[in-house]
Amino acid sequence: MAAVDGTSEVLIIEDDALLARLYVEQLRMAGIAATAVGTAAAAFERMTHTAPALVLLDLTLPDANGLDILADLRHRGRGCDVVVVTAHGSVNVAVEAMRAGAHDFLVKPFAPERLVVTVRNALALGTLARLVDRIGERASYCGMIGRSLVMQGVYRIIEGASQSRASVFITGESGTGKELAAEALHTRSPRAAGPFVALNCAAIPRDLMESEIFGHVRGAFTGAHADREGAAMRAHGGTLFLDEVCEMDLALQGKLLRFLQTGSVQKVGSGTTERVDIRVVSATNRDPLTEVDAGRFREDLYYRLHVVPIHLPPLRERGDDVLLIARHLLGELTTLEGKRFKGIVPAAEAALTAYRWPGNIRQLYNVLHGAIVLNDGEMLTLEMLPAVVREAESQAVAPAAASRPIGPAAPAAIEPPPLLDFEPVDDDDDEADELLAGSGTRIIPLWQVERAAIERAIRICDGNVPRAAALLGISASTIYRKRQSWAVADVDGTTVEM
Ligand SMILES: Nc1ncnc2c1ncn2[C@@H]1O[C@H](COP(=O)(O)OP(=O)(O)OP(=O)(O)O)[C@@H](O)[C@H]1O
Repeated sequence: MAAVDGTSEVLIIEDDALLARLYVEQLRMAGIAATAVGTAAAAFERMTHTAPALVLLDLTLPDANGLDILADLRHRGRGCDVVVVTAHGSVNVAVEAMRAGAHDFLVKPFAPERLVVTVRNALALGTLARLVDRIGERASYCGMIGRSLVMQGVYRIIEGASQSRASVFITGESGTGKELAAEALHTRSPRAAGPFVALNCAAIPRDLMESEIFGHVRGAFTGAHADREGAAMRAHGGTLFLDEVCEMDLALQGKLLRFLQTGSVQKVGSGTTERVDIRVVSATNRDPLTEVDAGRFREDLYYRLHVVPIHLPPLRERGDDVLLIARHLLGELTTLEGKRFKGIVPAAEAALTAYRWPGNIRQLYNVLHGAIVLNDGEMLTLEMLPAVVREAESQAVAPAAASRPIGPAAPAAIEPPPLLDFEPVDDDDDEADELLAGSGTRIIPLWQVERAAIERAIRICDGNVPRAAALLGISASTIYRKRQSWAVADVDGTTVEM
């Protein structure tokens, strides 16, 4: 047999010539290459030369039964996905086709948008599945735990991008592992022996930022007692990771852009430039294009940094990865704390799976850390988890009972102090407590409640912002950023953007 070339084409097998033409047109208008044949024989003939990326298969053809063709496609292992098309009223056949390996089905008549969305989804999933096939399924990669399909895609992109010098832009909610991904890009790259320098653009005061990145010469500003190298210089031969890059001051964004264009660093207060060889990886937990649209992030810089995009999905979209990560962290934290935990009981696993983890893996780490510190035993039980996580389990298992008090079955004696709830520690807390509890019918703006919660956590942690952030399940940089906007609001009396 002649070699079969793979294409990105959709092959439509439809005996109604008018419909076939219509599908081809609708897909082409959406930018998807498609071609149509009217019989199974013609389809197989075509497939001896070219393997389509996807087959759109009408289940009622003149020369063969659609289900037989499906079996034949799978039997011959042509590696393409199949979306079946059935007549109205024969959904059971579609279900049978899905069982036989079809990827999806469409019931006639369907709107053009439905056709395009179904085909696009099937193509995207097929691409991911092929990537997974190529790299083999991994349960972890460079310290990132996760076996889900979405994470296999992330590993694949990191693996590919690590070999190049192209700028990588990582997006994802706080705590999804953006820094870990940046480190993976570095350790898998030919620059691995060089330095990895991380700079959190939100955690450094704006007026010090330029010197942090580019360095300064002695006397450049008050307090500049000696020459100092900036992060760009320290990352020479390695990788510079700019975390929370969207927080960077607009004026400094211009300087960063010039640096990226020229590869030359100019220290604050210096008249000379020095060349450096670095690879830049940036990250943000904001939507960068919204920041561009709002005029807070330079479009030219965005395109300069956004050569290879990587999106880290939130933990709640990674399926069973939450348990893989939880079991891994349980082992790590058990050793760290000198405890005896060996596993997690099914009810606790159900809660960990059902909870939405707004603070993602960082929050999961903190929840488990708290549970391990505060409890003893060999198994982590539901009662050891904070109320907010237990509640998710009860809602998932028995939605009708969701409003009943949480955890009544847990004997009071073994109820641990919930990790996320603290007792007030001093009188300064009165105001915060009142705000957090609400008083009477007064409705308190959400930002004030949030501010009270954050300030209270910082007080309880004796001013230790990173610790307060960890316990709140957010990043320290988020706290610094919010504090900055409160300070502005305090001065000019405005309200705060959430
Ligand atoms: N897939 C993973 N497996 C195991 N641990 C992970 C994974 N992803 C992240 N972590 C851990 O979760 C914590 C948060 O990760 P990281 O700091 O990389 O997140 P981030 O997205 O950069 O957060 P932020 O936006 O707040 O800066 C770290 O302790 C990291 O080691």
